[in-house]
Amino acid sequence: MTDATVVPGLEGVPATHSAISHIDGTAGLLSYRGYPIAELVAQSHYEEVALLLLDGELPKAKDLERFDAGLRAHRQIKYNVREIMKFLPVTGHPMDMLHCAIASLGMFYPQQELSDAERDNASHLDAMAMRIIARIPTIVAMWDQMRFGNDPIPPRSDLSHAANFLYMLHGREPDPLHARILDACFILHAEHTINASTFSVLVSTSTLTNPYHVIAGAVGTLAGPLHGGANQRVVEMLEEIGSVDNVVPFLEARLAAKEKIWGFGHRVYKTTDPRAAILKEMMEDLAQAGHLRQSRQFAIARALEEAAAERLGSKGIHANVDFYSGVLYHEMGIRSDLFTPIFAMARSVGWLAHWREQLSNNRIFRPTQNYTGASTRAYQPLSERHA
Ligand SMILES: CC(=O)SCCNC(=O)CCNC(=O)[C@H](O)C(C)(C)COP(=O)(O)OP(=O)(O)OC[C@H]1O[C@@H](n2cnc3c(N)ncnc32)[C@H](O)[C@@H]1OP(=O)(O)O
Ligand SMILES: O=C([O-])CC(=O)C(=O)O
Repeated sequence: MTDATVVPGLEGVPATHSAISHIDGTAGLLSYRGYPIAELVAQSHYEEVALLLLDGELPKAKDLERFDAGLRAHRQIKYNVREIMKFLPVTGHPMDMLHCAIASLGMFYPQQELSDAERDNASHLDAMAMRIIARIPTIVAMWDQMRFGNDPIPPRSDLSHAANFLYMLHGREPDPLHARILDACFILHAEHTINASTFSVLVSTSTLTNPYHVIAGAVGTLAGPLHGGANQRVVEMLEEIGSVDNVVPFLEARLAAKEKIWGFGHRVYKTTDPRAAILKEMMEDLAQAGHLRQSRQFAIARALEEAAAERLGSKGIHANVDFYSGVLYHEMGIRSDLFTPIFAMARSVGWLAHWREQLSNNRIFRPTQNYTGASTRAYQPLSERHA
């Protein structure tokens, strides 16, 4: 039998039909449910975008109000989850903690198998999704307090999703500008077609496992440095570069050693990722308004993007979403190992939209392989295996 062609990394292979988001990788365009990302960042807010992604349409006022009230009401997490988190090593990466804590939610908020009727019930699925989206920021902020020996700061229900996260993280009323910027970042990270972590969502959902397993698996996938984990490495790389003067020597040395530049390159975009362009513009605006503390890091990032354009642009390698997000979070005084958990917080919406879409037309994922191992052979007892 002739082998079927294997496409490494499934590049260009459609894995599903989806109506959630669309990328034009040549023109550098991204839209959610038909709405260009820039318009959503300029005119909407994360809670509304979440419902748009989950349900397919911009919500009516009463539906948005109900969803937002639900998010606010479900921010608290059970004491038992906190007890489990106490046993985790404080030196562990917050993405490992998040993976573990989300998986544990399935034990404390048991979600038995969904009946056929529940799988078809949009408001039931929205309510399940809303509870997960509401709790992830609490887990991340709680951990950031606990690992430094502090008591977690309980969530507030009078603040938006973004503002409440900053409040739980820093323990003070959030700067409205920071809350607005974080909200924009949440929108920009909310969804991105069939990326690696979302593909993991499709696969795990297709077995009809519970949504906590689905989201924990996606968190684990996002953590990798080739995916969401790149945003932390970008800032570490900028620190290693240290000055604008060192940008070109660093870049040349790195490329000569065949090492990747974090925050560059993309499977789908062959031009600048539109999200990176929006993040950069936000940084420029902040700099002009005198709001940047660490403009040095931003200056290095800009210089690196320029130098990389000369060396890598002709290969279709440009800045991706992870390139400027970390610089922005750093400006808000957020620790670098929380950058990827923040990505996960925002992306939980996209993951859950795909969870719903997969459930609505499910068939278990079960691809095939081209076998390259030994032909069938007889077992050899240990006593007969000589060196
Ligand atoms: C949210 C996100 O997930 S966005 C992506 C975040 N990840 C990163 O920033 C990590 C750095 N980037 C990368 O590793 C890749 O560009 C990926 C993983 C994003 C895409 O991977 P792929 O589509 O499989 O591209 P692949 O890794 O095969 O690269 C193709 C070519 O471009 C080069 N290339 C790709 N990205 C980079 C980079 N960041 N720096 C230098 N060279 C690069 C590769 O070395 C390869 O060159 P070659 O053809 O001469 O061997
Ligand atoms: O689409 C991808 O492969 C990765 C990405 O940018 C994302 O998940 O936001």
